[in-house]
Amino acid sequence: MTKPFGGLYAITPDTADTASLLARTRAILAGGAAILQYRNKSSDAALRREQGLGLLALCREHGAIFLVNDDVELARALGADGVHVGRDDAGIADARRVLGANAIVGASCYDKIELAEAAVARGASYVAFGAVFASSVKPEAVRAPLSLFADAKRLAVPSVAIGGISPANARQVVEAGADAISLISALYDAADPTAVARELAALYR
Ligand SMILES: Cc1ncc(COP(=O)(O)OP(=O)(O)O)c(N)n1
Ligand SMILES: Cc1nc(C(=O)O)sc1CCOP(=O)(O)O
Ligand SMILES: [Mg+2]
Repeated sequence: MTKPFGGLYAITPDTADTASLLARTRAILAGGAAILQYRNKSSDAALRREQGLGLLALCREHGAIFLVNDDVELARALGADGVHVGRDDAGIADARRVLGANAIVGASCYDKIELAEAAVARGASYVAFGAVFASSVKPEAVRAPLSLFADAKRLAVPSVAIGGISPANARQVVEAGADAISLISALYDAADPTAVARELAALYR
């Protein structure tokens, strides 16, 4: 990993409204998000490429890490910093083969430290646990205990928390030991995304 990895990690909502997506992302990056993941499960390839290019440019402007969810080939085509993969996606080693040794390859580990150990052995750059709280984006997600973040301190890579995180509960996730907190709704649905991002990013300062 070239840059230190951690802090506020924003994930985009699934939307076809590119102008609004870019405006809200700009506001979140201005508030101090260190990492952005482009996650869009429903748009066609052309729109995903257009949105990805816009988001990549914003990340470069703000010095943020830019990752793509699921789609290794899009990450490669855009020149993203890396990809995030889960159990239904490309394998970690395959993603790294396509994106190169320096790419960031994040892995979903749900509620299992054993999955994280296996992901690290396969070359993951970070491991994500969730859902730490109930998530309206993924209501069916398994719940992950906050004790995982203390367990994950023995791993050689940073840990990321996901699922239902908001300004009301983020401090306990950070205090549990998560190296990054990742959020969709609490950032993208906020009336003032910059203010919310600033408050959350400050938990890591
Ligand atoms: C940081 C982070 N953690 C977990 C996920 C979930 O990945 P996955 O299980 O592959 O589910 P989808 O996001 O693809 O629906 C994530 N995207 N980011
Ligand atoms: C994409 C995703 N993955 C999860 C997991 O637990 O693996 S929870 C989730 C949604 C996160 O959105 P919000 O911050 O709005 O809850
Ligand atoms: Mg996935």
